[in-house]
Amino acid sequence: MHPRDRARPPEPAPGDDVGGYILKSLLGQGGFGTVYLAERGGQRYALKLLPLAGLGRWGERELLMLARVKHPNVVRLLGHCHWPDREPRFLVVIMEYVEGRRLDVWAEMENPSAHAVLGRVLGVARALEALHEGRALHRDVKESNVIVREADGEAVLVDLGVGRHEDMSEVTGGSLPPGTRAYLSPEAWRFHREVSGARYRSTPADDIYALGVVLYWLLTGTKPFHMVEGHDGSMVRSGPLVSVCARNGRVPEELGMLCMRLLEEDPERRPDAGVLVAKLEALLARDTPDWHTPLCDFHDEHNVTTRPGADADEEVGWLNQVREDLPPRRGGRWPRPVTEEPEPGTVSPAPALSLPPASGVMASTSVQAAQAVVEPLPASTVSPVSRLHGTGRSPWVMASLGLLAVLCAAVASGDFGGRGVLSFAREEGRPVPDWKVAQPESLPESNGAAAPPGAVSTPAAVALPVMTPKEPASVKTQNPAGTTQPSPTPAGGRGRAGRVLKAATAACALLGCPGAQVRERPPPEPCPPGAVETMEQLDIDVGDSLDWSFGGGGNRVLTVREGWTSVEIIGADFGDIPNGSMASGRLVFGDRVYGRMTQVRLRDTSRTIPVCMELLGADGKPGLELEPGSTPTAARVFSAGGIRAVRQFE
Ligand SMILES: Nc1ncnc2c1ncn2[C@@H]1O[C@H](COP(=O)(O)OP(=O)(O)OP(=O)(O)O)[C@@H](O)[C@H]1O
Repeated sequence: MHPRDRARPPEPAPGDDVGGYILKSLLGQGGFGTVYLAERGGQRYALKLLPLAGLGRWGERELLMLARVKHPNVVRLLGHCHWPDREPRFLVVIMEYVEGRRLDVWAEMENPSAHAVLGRVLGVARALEALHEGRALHRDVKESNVIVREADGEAVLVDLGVGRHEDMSEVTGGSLPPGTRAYLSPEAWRFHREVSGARYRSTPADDIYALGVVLYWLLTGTKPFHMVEGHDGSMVRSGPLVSVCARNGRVPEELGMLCMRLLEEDPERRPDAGVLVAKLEALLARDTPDWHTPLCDFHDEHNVTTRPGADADEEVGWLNQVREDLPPRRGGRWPRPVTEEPEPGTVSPAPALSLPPASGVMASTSVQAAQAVVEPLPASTVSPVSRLHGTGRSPWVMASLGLLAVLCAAVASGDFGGRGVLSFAREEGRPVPDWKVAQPESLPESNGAAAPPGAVSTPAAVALPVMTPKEPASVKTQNPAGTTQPSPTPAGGRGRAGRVLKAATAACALLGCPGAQVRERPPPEPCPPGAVETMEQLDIDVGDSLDWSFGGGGNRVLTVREGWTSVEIIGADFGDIPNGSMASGRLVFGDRVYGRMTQVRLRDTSRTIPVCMELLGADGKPGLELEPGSTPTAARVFSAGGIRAVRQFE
């Protein structure tokens, strides 16, 4: 069984102690594992937790791959361990934390120029050059596996989980290599169609082709092809390859042509990574204005164009018509200052699609059209800086969040959390400045597996925002087997945790936190049957994300109610789901407003398919942040954010 298809054990939560590292927040979730930001001794790390059940040799391969390569454009491995100590359920891969944004998020937010794109792609090409020189392949090059480091803008390649070194035996069955369909080379697809009973052997040209797909998307906002089912049931390309410059006239011709070379049908005609690096370096010297112009138009109030309409189908048709001729658009949709004054009492329903709920899914839910009162964000609460950076808030909200963050940090790092029971991080100092792959070496060993017998980690998983002074606090403790259970001691009672909690609650009251914030996070729910498989067929992996909008344009805070709603998928195609398709599902109130989208109506065919996608707030976390003025029955939320494919609603 492929690790992506395994049932997952319960995962630890932020605040938990995983081998001496205190989990701080979720960084990403993929088909293989979950990546957390963690802290230890004041340093930050990225911990990837891979469930051991069914992992087979995949985990070992990821460690071996990471251990072999030392390069500033490849994430560094620092160590590994099994966790919990007793009855381990996870392989924990400890990596340097690359602070930054995924390449797709970076491109969507920055609306980069050709020159800026070149710089990022050069980093990935250098990483591939190092891997290929070391006789290794990445095999899953895609935007979400590249992080643009905030500190220096360098692109860093992550996730070597399905990589392969020449010396390693193949662990996948089937005639398709692992990786993501939209990035697979034509020769891999050909092999899949024409050869049965044999395994495809990837080559460096496959990685180069995948980088070509990434570059094509960076330059044009679309993928070169979609794979669709052909007459004979095999997967074929959706149409001919349109040249980069025909798709986007702003791309300098030399760069467009280079991109087309990476996508050559014949692998022999693609440059190898070394040649590619040299070509990209040469192009960096180009300094004419066309290299420094943003590649796409910026979003503005007039090009996110949902209008309320009584007839849903009419609206979808109208949207499609409007969108057909639009050039690709990028740049944050929410940083622009609002200029219009709100019309007092303006009432406008949220996008008026009233699709029925997926049959058999969440049947117990009361289905109620989410009404939305559209209110432009008061100018004072809008910063011209993107909200995704977390800065588009009023000083009051920032102050309250800041104070809460400090208090959370105080709780999470208190004496009762984070005992360093294991010490296995192999500190390696700064990245080696050359781009060579290190000699193969043995797996980095846990050098401190000397946990005191019976050591118990005592995480401080205190969910501050969901507490009221009267509520029993949900402090979790962990037994030696690592399972979490409610503490018999209310957190609001004795000790430092209780004092900090009370202080936080008081601060919350003082700062006027919205009432709805005292609600709990809703319980997990399964995906609709067949949703994950359907998404995979549409080239959407668990963890992939894009943008959504309630529509209406400009900066908006909407007042929404619990129940059924629809949002528009915007910015680009989501796998094979066309840009502008409508996702529908339920809004569930909790400490945030959780959007659990269970179906999508495809823009091009109007077919409705099951999906499992959660709405992310402007901070990239699940659920929409509550804006001031929210009440338990009517939440005020921002009108756009991210939408992410999930395996279940956590
Ligand atoms: N070292 C790191 N520093 C910061 N963020 C990271 C790091 N490693 C991974 N991430 C984030 O976590 C996400 C998931 O990581 P990764 O791709 O390794 O998991 P995965 O389970 O193998 O995913 P997939 O199924 O997509 O291959 C990445 O897209 C990235 O955003």
